Amino acid sequence: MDTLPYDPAELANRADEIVAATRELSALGWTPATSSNFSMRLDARHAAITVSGRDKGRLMATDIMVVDMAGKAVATEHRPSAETLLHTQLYSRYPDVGCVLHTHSHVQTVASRLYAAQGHVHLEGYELLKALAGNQTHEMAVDVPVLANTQDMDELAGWVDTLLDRQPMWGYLINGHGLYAWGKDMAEARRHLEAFEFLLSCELDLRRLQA
Ligand SMILES: CSCCC(=O)C(=O)COP(=O)(O)O
Ligand SMILES: [Zn+2]
Repeated sequence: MDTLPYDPAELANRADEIVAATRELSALGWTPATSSNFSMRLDARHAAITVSGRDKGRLMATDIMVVDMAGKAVATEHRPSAETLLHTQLYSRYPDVGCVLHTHSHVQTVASRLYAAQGHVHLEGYELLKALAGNQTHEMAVDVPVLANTQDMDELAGWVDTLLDRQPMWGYLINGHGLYAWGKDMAEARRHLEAFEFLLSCELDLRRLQA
């Protein structure tokens, strides 16, 4: 049998991490109806990612597969997440990115619709902005981009690349769809995802209270 082009022990470890995190995020109601996808870097050329269409609340290690940085399945017949390119573009572009998380929470989806016309959600003055890697103070602002939704992943990845060229980013929203967040490892990506969820929820509450 041919040897695998990635380390299977690394895959087993990353798959366990993805499964544990996915189940927790699913329990929060952030992955309805099989939505959402999750990945971790294995090495410079490979990432572990969720198989397309799996129930994220019942995810098992066998629901994690390997793709190369072009998003193609490696040594498996499984079909990778429909949004694989949005993960691999971050691994290709940033060698220090080790984890990409995508969820469809109610808050993320409502915020994406409400702020789509504006093109971003402006977050300013929150202590929790310090949860975003590199930020030392609440006295700053982050504009979370809201991209149009499309089933054309090449097009969507192109828009993301354009934004990444322009500004520091820890995540982005897709209109009527959900949130992408990333980090150097699972802990950092989770921290970013949870910070955005909390801050978006605050912004939605403020909109309601000020109406
Ligand atoms: C039913 S969810 C629609 C697809 C999607 O947005 C998603 O996050 C899950 O797609 P995948 O192919 O990764 O299961
Ligand atoms: Zn999605």
